[in-house]
Formats: sequence, C-alpha cells, structure tokens
Amino acid sequence: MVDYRTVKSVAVLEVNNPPVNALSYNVRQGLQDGIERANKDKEIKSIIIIGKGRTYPAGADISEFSKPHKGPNLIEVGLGIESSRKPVISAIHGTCLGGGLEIALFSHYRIALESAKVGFPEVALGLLPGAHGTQRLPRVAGMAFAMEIITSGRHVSAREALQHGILDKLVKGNLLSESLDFAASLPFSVPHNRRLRNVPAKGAENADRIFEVALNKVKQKQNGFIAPINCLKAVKAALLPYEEGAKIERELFMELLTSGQAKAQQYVFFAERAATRWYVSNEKNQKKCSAVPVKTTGVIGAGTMGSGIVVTLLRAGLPVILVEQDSQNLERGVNMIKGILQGSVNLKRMTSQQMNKCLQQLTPAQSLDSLHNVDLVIEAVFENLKLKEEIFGKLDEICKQQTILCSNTSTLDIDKIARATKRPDKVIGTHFFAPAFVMPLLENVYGTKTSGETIATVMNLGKTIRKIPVLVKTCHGFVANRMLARYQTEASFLLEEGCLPHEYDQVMEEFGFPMGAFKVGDLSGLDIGYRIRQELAKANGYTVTTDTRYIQGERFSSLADKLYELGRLGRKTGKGWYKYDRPGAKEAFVDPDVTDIILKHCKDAGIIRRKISTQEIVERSMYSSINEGFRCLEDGVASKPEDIDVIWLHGFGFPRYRGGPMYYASTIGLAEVYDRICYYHKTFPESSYWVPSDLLRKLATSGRNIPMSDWSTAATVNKSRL
Ligand SMILES: CC/C=C\C=C\CC(=O)SCCNC(=O)CCNC(=O)[C@H](O)C(C)(C)COP(=O)(O)OP(=O)(O)OC[C@H]1O[C@@H](n2cnc3c(N)ncnc32)[C@H](O)[C@@H]1OP(=O)(O)O
Repeated sequence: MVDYRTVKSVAVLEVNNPPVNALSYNVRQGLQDGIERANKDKEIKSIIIIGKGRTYPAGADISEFSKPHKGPNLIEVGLGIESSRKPVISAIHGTCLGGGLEIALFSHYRIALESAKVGFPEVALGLLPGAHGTQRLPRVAGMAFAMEIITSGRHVSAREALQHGILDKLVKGNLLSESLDFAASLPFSVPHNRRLRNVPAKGAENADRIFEVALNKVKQKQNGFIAPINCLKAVKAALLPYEEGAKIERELFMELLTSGQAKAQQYVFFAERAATRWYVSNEKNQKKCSAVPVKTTGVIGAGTMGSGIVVTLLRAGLPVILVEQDSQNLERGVNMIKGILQGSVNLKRMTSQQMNKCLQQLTPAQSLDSLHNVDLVIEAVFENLKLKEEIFGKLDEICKQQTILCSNTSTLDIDKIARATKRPDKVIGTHFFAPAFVMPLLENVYGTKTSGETIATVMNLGKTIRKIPVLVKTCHGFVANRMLARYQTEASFLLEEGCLPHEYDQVMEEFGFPMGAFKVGDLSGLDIGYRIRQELAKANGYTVTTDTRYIQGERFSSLADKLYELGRLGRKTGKGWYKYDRPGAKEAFVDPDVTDIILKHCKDAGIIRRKISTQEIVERSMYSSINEGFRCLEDGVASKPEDIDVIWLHGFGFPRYRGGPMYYASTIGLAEVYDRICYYHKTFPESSYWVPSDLLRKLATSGRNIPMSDWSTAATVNKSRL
C-alpha cells in the first residue's frame, strides 16, 4: 500500500491504493512506518510522499467509517510526519482531498503539478476535516479563505492554492524528478515555521466578523446541515493555542461522526456512484454493452424544456440542431437559450467567448429533415402521446439507421412511443427536470425492447453533459413522477382537511425541502398540472370538473383546478397558492383570498376541518411516496433503493442529510413505517395508494433488520427465505 524506496539521499513513500489512493488502514500504517524508517536511516536527508497512478491520496477511506477502527489514526500519522527531523515534502498531483490535504499540511513542504486540485470535501460527508485540517488551513491561507473552502468543500486549483499559501511551488512535467530537485535545495533540518503548529492563524484581527458573515451564509445556503456550522466553529478555534484548538476540533468532529446526518451523507456518496451502475433484466450480455459515440445532436421543441436541454448539450460542447416548426416559437426559443447563456456569463460561470462558442454550435431549423444525420435526437414537445408517436414515426423515416431516438416525456410509456418506429431498440426516455439547465438529475427510461447499447449511450451522455443519470424501467410516471404524484396528492388532501398552503410548506421546508409543494406548484405553474389532469381524463374516458370529488372511486381534490379557473397560475400571473408583488416575482406572500377559496371549498364539500400535526403532514407526504417507492422496487421499475434516493435528491431537492426517502425509511425502521401506512390505509380507504406494498410488508414483518442492499432481491424471494 505504501512502497518505500530511496533515490540517493531521499526516501520516497509512494502510496499505492487504487483507484484514488484513499488513506485506508494499510496506507496509514505504511506512511507511519516509512517516516520512522527514513528518520532512522542515516543516509536519508529528506522524505517525499507521493501518490502512484492518478492521484495523491484523495482522502480517508470512506468505506472504513462504518467499520471498527484499526491501526494508527490519521492524526497519529500526521503528527509523526510533522515531528520528523528530516524535511517531508508532499508531491501532489490529481486530487489532494480531505485527509490527503491534511497529510500534506502536516508535511513541511508542498509541491504540486499545475493540474492538481486540493480541497476539504468532508462537509459533503457531514463531517469536518478532523485531522487538524481546520487548525492548519487558517495558518497558511487565513481565516476567511479557510472558512470558505471548508464549508463549501470546493476543489481549489493548484494556482489558486499557491496564491493562498497552501502550496509552495508549482511544477510541470515529471513530478517526482521535480520533487527530488526541490528536496536537494532544502536545508537538512526543518525550520521552525515549516511546522504549521508553530505559526499563528492569519486574519485573527477580523475573525469575529469573518465568522459572522460565514455563519449567515451557511445558514442561508446550507440550512439544516450541522456540519458547516461545526466546520466554522472549528476554524475559529484555530485562534487558540494549537493543542486547545485541536481539542475543540476533535469534540466538534466526534459530534458530527456520531450524527445521523454524517451517516446519511456518506450513504449518499456511495448511492450516487451506485446509481451509475445499471442493470436491466432484458439485456443478456450487459457487460458487452458499450456506448456509441455521440458527436452530433438534435432537439425537437423550443419551449422551456427544449431550450433548457439545448443549453445543457451546448455547454458540454455538443453541436445541436434545434427543430421547431413555428418560426415565432423558434425565435423565442433561441432567444431563451441566448438569455440563459448570457445569465451564466453575468454570473461569471462562463466567459463571453465560451458563450459565443456555444452559440456557434447551435443550428435552428424548422424541419425534422435537418436531423437526418445526427447521432442522437431528444424530443421535447408537449406531453401528448399521439403527437410523440407521430414525431417518432417521422424521425424513424428521416434519421440514419444508427440514430438513437430519445423522448423527454415525464410520464408516457416508452414502449408505446417505440412502437411508432421500426427501431424500438434505439428508443429510450431521457427525462430532464425543470429547469433542465440547472437540475442535475437525468431519469433515463428503458422500454421492453431498448438495447443495452442504447442504454449505455444515454447513461454515458448523462455524464458527458454533467448530469446524474439514473436508469429506470418504463411505466406511467416512471419512478420520479409516480412517487411525486402521491406526495402532491396527499398535500392537496391535507389542505382540504385543515392545513393552509403556507402551513404545509413550512413543515416540509423544516423537514429539509428547499420549497414546500405549494411553492413548487406556483413555480412550475398551475396550468401544467391542470393540463396533465385533463389529458389523463381524456385518455381514460372520464371528465374532471371543479365539482369532482371522486374519480373512478378514488378521492380527488379539485382545489388546484379551482385556482386554475380563477387564472391563478402561480408566479407567472402573480397569483397562485400565494400572492406575489407582480407577475414573475419570487417572494411569496400568504393570500387571504386563497384561504377563503379553501374554506369555501371545504364548506361546499361538507368537510369539517381540523388541526393537523407536523407529524401527520410529514408522515402522509413521505410515507405515501415511500410506499410507492417499494412498489417501484417490487415491479422492477427501480432496480435498487439507491436509485430512488438519488432521484429524489437530485430531482426534487430531498434533504441530503436525510439520505433520500428510502434511506429515511430505513432510519425510521420499516416496521414503524409499515404500521403507519397500515393506519393511513385504514383511515383513508378511498385512496388505494395507501394499500401497503407487498415488498414493504415482507421486509417489515420478517422479524429481521434487512439491509437496504437486500431489499431488491427480497422482492423476488418468498417470505420463508427472508
Ligand atoms: C481523525 C480524522 C478521521 C477521518 C477524516 C476523514 C477526512 C476525509 O478524508 S473524508 C474523505 C474526503 N475525500 C473525499 O470526500 C473524496 C471523495 N472522492 C471524490 O470526490 C472522487 O472520488 C474523486 C477523488 C474526486 C475522484 O472522482 P472520479 O474520478 O469521478 O471517481 P469516482 O467515481 O468518484 O471514484 C472512483 C471510485 O473510488 C471510490 N472512492 C473515491 N473516493 C473514495 C474515498 N475517499 N474512500 C473510499 N472510496 C472512494 C468511489 O466510491 C469509486 O468507487 P466505485 O466502486 O468505482 O464506485
């Protein structure tokens, strides 16, 4: 794990723990042993720590956090490095992160390739840099920079790190030979100020103000997370004598390590990576399925979704032909795309040059014929099956044989769309979330005949366009909207039974969602839901009016339709579930008119309103969705619970510190969740989605605590084997 070799009078400790040289037990032991050995060897004058392969250590081994501790801890290893009598140089390439950066800060010198990055991403794992990182970074980079880096977790370029004193020198070419030259230029002993414990933190004079500003920022941007607050407190402790600061860091670290938030966030780290590993039952030779290159793309539909998708593709450097039959709509779409890109320039997220380069790659067109030669097309027209079938039929005629045809449908059956073509193996759903250029999730939806190659291609495309791709099987609403429908329906019933929109939203925002369901409704527009309900009614041969209370025996709330008919479409009209200062404004105010509408609606329907507890709001919103999540696993629509969690985290802003709805259910305990679902099923028999999922029942009544990794397989085994 750590190879020890000597080059003349230098000991080289090369960390060899692929893929990212994480500081696992053997690595820590190897580093400690190597430092001791080099200090005992009279021939050795200095020591270099370097990573083999792609990177300097990218941090502690996260998979060890949940296991019993073994060997020296990171602090013991670090203290051994700092107290080495012979100068220790960290030679950095790739990503020097977390515990890796702490090892580098215990070293006396840091030299790096220009392409290297450094950072403390612990905050994303619900932790703080607990091996004196919070004490050492302010000593080289100052309080303000340390607070910003540690609370954001961002990766800092080598050049910026050099400017802030984190690195001593940048080099090009061969890192080891440059480091050997650097070692040869050093004095034989370690100067006092190269041991960072001996150096005071920079920026002490303004520390209180810096702390307050940083605290306000994290409360605003990372509301609900405990780690960023502990990070700030720990950095502030760097103003104290070193040992005292380190003791405070330890206490704050232990508080986080044992918190539910850290466990949830570490689960998310692995869930996000697991979600990219896909499996489908209809592909026998999955291992052999490789992605085909996508060099040219087409998008059909220049509305909000289409334009957002175009921006995403352009930003990733892909050329796009945007097709929209209506010239005015096309012009509006192109202007929207320009506006979004200009917004990125204004926010300094891209340069004007980059924007112009993107725009050069955009070809507006009015005919589908212009798509004949592209590698992949994404259709993003109005959610109407007939229209989509018509477009896919035409695309099949026009596009070259190899072209992959994707639909940005949010609910419709991919098999039906694929049937309109003679290439169902090349048809797939690519469900983007609005706004498509912001939301990270890409829900890829395979049909019965979609080939492994097509799946591999869109999963790969997801990564190329910097989205988080998750694969699910086709069904109405897929995973995201199928579960969300339960959540939204319960929200509307809670309104009928006693809540007001702002009361409901407040509870769910305190739970951790960035916005409650009614603020989200106003943001997306109440016309969207209205149209979906009307389409669904048409397709299923029934009618929905503002007097409808039951549809095919199922309870229905017509409150949203009442608001729609009053022209209250949400933010865009300045009125929806809330009122706004003007159309398009963001700040929502409670509207007494909405309260009157709700109260009248209840009176007319003979509903006696009651006080609804926070617990009931959270349970009904989350447990109805979780029950549907278990059904998705049962049906094989989702292949693992991690996929469902990633969908909610990145599609709906589910609080990361709760892991995702399925992980959240595991923390509550499946027996408890199942009991409450049974209770709501009894209480609300006219909502069939409360019928407990078979899989949930099996898991909850097995008498064992079945790990999440076994939930999907439990769907296919009988109870006696659980
Ligand atoms: C007393 C103090 C005690 C503890 C202190 C702990 C402080 C820490 O160091 S916490 C860890 C801090 N480091 C990180 O959070 C880095 C996490 N990793 C990443 O951000 C990325 O992996 C990357 C290093 C930037 C590389 O990205 P990429 O090239 O996209 O590869 P990935 O697909 O993300 O990762 C490849 C493979 O490696 C696994 N992995 C990555 N980092 C770790 C890690 N720190 N520990 C364990 N495993 C790690 C990752 O899960 C992937 O595995 P697969 O099996 O291939 O999915």
